[in-house]
Amino acid sequence: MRALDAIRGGLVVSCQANPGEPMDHPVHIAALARSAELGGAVGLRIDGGDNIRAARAVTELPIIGIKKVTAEGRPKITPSPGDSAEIVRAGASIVAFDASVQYQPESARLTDLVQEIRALGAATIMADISTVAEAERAWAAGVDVVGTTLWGHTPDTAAHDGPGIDLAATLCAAGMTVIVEGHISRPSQVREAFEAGAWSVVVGTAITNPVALTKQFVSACPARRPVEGMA
Ligand SMILES: CC(=O)N[C@H](C=O)[C@@H](O)[C@H](O)[C@H](O)COP(=O)(O)O
Repeated sequence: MRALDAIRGGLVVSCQANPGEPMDHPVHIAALARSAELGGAVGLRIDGGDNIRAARAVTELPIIGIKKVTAEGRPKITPSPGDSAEIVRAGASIVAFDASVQYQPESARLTDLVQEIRALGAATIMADISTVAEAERAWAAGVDVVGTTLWGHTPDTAAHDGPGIDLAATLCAAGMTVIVEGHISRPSQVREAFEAGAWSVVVGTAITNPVALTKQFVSACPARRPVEGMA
């Protein structure tokens, strides 16, 4: 079955760890992947060849593969054909890359990149976008699916919080295949995303980041140890 067909209507769990956090090891990423599968996820989103390979060894679920490359501010997602080659070799079913104007300012280069990823044998290509214009550009370049992954993360959208459900609704109405990804913290938002026309929904932090989850509960306690990133 096509990877996109396999994830239609279901939950994809992003199994990633911030660099240096205790979960940042292929063994733990594989355990998160398998846990997501046991919980009913229809797909996974995983960063880096070693992590993808480790997950592929324990599950046959489709994997949206990315390779994050450190950059100033936020990381670049799969910026080069070499990065795509690594994750295809590791067993990714879908290659996702950053199609923001921030990191892909030239439309011609974006189109070339899509063709280069396709030439590697990647059957399915996902463009991570933050705006309607970026989605239209990526769709015209020939991607199979666009994801709202970068909504709230790019300079153009930094003022926005929460999932990009209105953005997704606009893209779906324009006839694109859309994955809603990013800032989803409640099952009701997953439902809203599907009501907006989403093909599938990706949830990461709210399921697979124990540090972030602990902080949420700790923030409700009267006694707190000082922890980085918490007021
Ligand atoms: C912007 C960026 O680099 N997003 C990354 C993409 O793979 C991940 O860090 C996110 O965890 C993922 O998109 C899921 O989002 P959330 O963790 O909010 O559910």
